[in-house]
Amino acid sequence: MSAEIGIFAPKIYPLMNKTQLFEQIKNKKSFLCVGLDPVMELIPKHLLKYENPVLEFNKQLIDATKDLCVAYKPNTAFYESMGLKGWETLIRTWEHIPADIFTIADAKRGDIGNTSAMYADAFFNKDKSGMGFDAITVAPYMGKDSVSPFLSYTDKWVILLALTSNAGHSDFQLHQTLEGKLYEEVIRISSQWADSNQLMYVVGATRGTEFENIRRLAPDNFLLVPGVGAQGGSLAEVCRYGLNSTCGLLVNSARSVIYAGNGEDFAEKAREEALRLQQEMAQILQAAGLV
Ligand SMILES: O=C(O)c1cc(=O)[nH]c(=O)n1[C@@H]1O[C@H](COP(=O)(O)O)[C@@H](O)[C@H]1O
Repeated sequence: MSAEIGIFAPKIYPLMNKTQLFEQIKNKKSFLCVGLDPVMELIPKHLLKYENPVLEFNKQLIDATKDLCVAYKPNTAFYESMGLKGWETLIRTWEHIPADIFTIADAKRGDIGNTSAMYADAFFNKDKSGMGFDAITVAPYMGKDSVSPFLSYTDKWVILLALTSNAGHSDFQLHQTLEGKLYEEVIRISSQWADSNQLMYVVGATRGTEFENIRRLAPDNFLLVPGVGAQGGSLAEVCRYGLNSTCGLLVNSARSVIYAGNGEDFAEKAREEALRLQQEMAQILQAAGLV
């Protein structure tokens, strides 16, 4: 750890491979990923007395939900928008997440090789940057050499955008190529770069009907599924085709959990919403014979 980041407590991080992730899912009967996307204007007013209100918000959310979820996903935009303080908040938030919980830097990076290598260091190399996330979201558009530097961290995960939850997904991702839709090509080609022990795909919960097709192309990969909650995706629909023998799903919800309340009891309200999701997940896992 460098002198500049020496103020942050050292953290011993175990590897989080596929087996360990599935163990966590079975132990907690949950495949919930809580999205930590804080906006200063939306956090409860009583937190404004703290030196770093956003960090306090995140810490209380983590403390209130950590037994109910298996992953946290801070979207880096929410931190980068706060400048220097935001970057520090991201590092301190990552530090506060218990070591046995999977951490995803939702940064959606990807560039020419030597630049991607710097992005990989920024989110994976805690001795250099202060952050040692387990996974990062990556855009596939620039191809293999833009993704390889992330994969060269062989104990970390790349989560490649495949079929996103937003309306604009149809602008490019559904385009017909000679081999099929563009997102199908992304999965088919990228699955030659790494296997399901290092590669996950983002598939929006709002794309429920496509999960059968996606599982044909990526039977063994974990899928990061955002869009349950504020974006209206259905957990039941996602699970109908999305579940595989190691669960294979990390379902993310941010706003519906972190803003479930906005008073002094915001963390309890967040816990109630996380618990509701976890209980639904437990039933789904039981029905599938996975727990
Ligand atoms: O990569 C992502 O996580 C992502 C991909 C996608 O297709 N759709 C999507 O909403 N996301 C992210 O997932 C989170 C969704 O947040 P909520 O809609 O508040 O639950 C945000 O951080 C989004 O940036």
